[in-house]
Amino acid sequence: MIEGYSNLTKETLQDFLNTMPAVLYEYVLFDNGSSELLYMSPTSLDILGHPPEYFIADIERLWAIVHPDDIDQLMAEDVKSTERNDIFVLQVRIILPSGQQKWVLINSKPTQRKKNNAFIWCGYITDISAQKSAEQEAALRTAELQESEKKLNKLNETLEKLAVQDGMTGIANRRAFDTRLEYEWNRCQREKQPLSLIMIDVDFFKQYNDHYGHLAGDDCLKMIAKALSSIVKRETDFCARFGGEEFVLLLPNTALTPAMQIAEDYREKINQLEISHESSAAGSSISISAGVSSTLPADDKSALTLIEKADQALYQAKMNGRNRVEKISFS
Ligand SMILES: Nc1nc2c(ncn2[C@@H]2O[C@H](COP(=O)(O)OP(=O)(O)OP(=O)(O)O)[C@@H](O)[C@H]2O)c(=O)[nH]1
Repeated sequence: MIEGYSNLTKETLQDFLNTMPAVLYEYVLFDNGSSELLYMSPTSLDILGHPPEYFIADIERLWAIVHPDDIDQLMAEDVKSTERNDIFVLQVRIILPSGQQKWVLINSKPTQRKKNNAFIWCGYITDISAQKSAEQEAALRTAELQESEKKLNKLNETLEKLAVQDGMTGIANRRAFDTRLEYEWNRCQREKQPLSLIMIDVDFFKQYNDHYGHLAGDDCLKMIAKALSSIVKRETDFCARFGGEEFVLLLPNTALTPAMQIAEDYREKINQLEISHESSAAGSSISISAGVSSTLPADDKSALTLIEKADQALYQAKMNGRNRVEKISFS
């Protein structure tokens, strides 16, 4: 029976040391820097690949089996815990006689016992390879997940953009315009500000397609969209393709007179592009007609009326000879 431990016999203790999944050891580190392994349990053969006598004969052999990439960290931790005279814990890789690598956890602590005036340390080493490969597997899965999440976010971004962008011209589409119109209508109503809308239509565009071909027609619409969106002045002004050869411009905080001036600027700008249109009855190059409507948004009016009125003004511009701007204000 071992003194102080009821029912613990030497045999029981020996069985523990022979069978437990850990290498138990004690060692002493002398003031002159030399060290000595005093004991190591027989399980070292299974876990470290060498019998205890191999390491007891020369403690340096213990450091020699540590993976070269982990040795510096082991030495640094050893110095730290010796200086603090406190627990040493570290995970390192060791190299087995077969050349295989294994992750182990080293854990040791100073005891109150001494040899030649130096404290004896005791500790244990356990095999943590299974835990490590599970951790590495989990880290790999996490990295893969993060990568797919990144790709998904990018795809969503593209989809979101496509949902509000006109595929051919690259400017905002009708859907984005409808959303913006509702937003600005409500905002201008709250702030008691006028809201104006310019409806733009390319003149004799059917003839352009018939004369130059549908692909040239597409290119022409792209040039017009680029020109219109490039002269949008205020951040809150919003230019979109309304559909077909029609474009729309929303001008919050803008009354009818300045909106008319802006529409004139747009008409001028398109004239200046000088896109040849030989079969146009409105001139020798591409022109636009524009209808402007403006109102002070209120509960008893609707944003749709703003579109309808701009459309009516546009019709007037067409009737009055095209390449011109007409207006309708409604209260
Ligand atoms: N190339 C091309 N043509 C388009 C596109 N969308 C609409 N169009 C054409 O635009 C033409 C519009 O014709 P109309 O509505 O008769 O008007 P218009 O010929 O411009 O005559 P006015 O508006 O009266 O000056 C049609 O021939 C449509 O096919 C497009 O994305 N690309």
